[in-house]
Amino acid sequence: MNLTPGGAQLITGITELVTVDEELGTLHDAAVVIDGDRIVWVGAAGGAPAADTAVDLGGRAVLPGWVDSHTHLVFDGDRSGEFAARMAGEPYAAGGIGVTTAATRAAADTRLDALVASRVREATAGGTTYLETKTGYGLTVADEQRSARIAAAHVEDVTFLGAHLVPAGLDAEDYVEEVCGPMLAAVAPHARWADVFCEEGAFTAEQSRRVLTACAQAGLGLRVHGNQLGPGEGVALAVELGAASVDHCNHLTDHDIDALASSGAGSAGGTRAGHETVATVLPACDLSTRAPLAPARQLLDAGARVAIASNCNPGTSYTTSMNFCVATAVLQMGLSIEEAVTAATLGGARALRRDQESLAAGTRPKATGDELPVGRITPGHRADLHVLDAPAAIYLAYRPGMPLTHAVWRAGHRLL
Ligand SMILES: N=CN[C@@H](CCC(=O)O)C(=O)O
Ligand SMILES: [Zn+2]
Repeated sequence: MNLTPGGAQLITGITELVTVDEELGTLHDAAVVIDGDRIVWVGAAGGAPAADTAVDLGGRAVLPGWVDSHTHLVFDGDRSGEFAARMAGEPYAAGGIGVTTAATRAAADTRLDALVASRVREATAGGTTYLETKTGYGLTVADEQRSARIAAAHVEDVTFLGAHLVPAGLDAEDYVEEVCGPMLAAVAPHARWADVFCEEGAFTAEQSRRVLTACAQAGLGLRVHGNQLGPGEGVALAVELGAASVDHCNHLTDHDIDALASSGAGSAGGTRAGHETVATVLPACDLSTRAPLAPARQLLDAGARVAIASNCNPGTSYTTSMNFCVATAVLQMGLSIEEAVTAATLGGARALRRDQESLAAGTRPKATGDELPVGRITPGHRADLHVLDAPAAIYLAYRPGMPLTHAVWRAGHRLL
């Protein structure tokens, strides 16, 4: 094997290596070799090639870094009072978005930038190596553009969520026109994705369709907040428009589940992989809003692709902890640890079309052609590793709430 002189790292002392690669599976007493920013070798420790530097992890589990495909990190303000009221029995309502919007508009650029940076650091410290984040707390042309610009300085995938809430005092139809026109034009250069909150109290299916169609025409990939607060048309719309993901999915009919399970079928090339609409479940949000848990077990059993994400935001899910989300998926949603880890790594990568299959299928919006795939530990993938202070991944659920992230590599650099 030809390794770059000075650039290769050999990592040993791995009791369990969860590759999330169908062929490699989970290995024991394993090693990984990184060259520069990518993984170049994975296998039994005894057969590992020599490298310039060696790290012995001393008997720990290694997983792909978490791919958190749904966050709202660009915000200021506090909604702990709203949370406390909810714990006392108040239902969640979309109107709280307006409270965060007022605080976010009032924040200086430098403050907002520092807040996003600190949330990204917090996520990294919890094993997250790839993040999506959204606008949606600006809701004017200038404030949405500012949010997208700040987000783009910190994460690789930025989503335009101008259609998060109709700002108080504005007519919904006029606002949708603004989102589809000047707001989209101002934000699109900074964003890869567009999203819409398709829900009673936010945007109707017809308004959502208009927004998503305009955004697709501007070259953005599509995502939908759907079926969070009640049954609705979000899932059907997402599948119909070929969205990469529909997120929340708390209230699904059998028809919604079937639509997700067969989404992407019939794509050119005859493979669904990289064309599906992923069902992204948000376990921390479900707990924090006392919502019925999204039916992740049923979705997987039906053949749908599932992602797990944090949905970090001040209203419904104020955590960046993917460890917590994965533990909850195992403890409460009935997923095995392998299923939960896959959903929080490869599932997230597929939901952002940054996995190997989507890159090969050409379905990633605004792809540059030089992006390495993420979500698995296998040669050719970006060297994004999450080392647990535990011998096996099951400890994430077995020891819930414990600080189990021991080390993190992103693109070959050890960050922790
Ligand atoms: N549901 C819509 N948007 C966010 C919550 C926004 C808020 O309440 O601030 C979510 O994904 O849960
Ligand atoms: Zn969200």
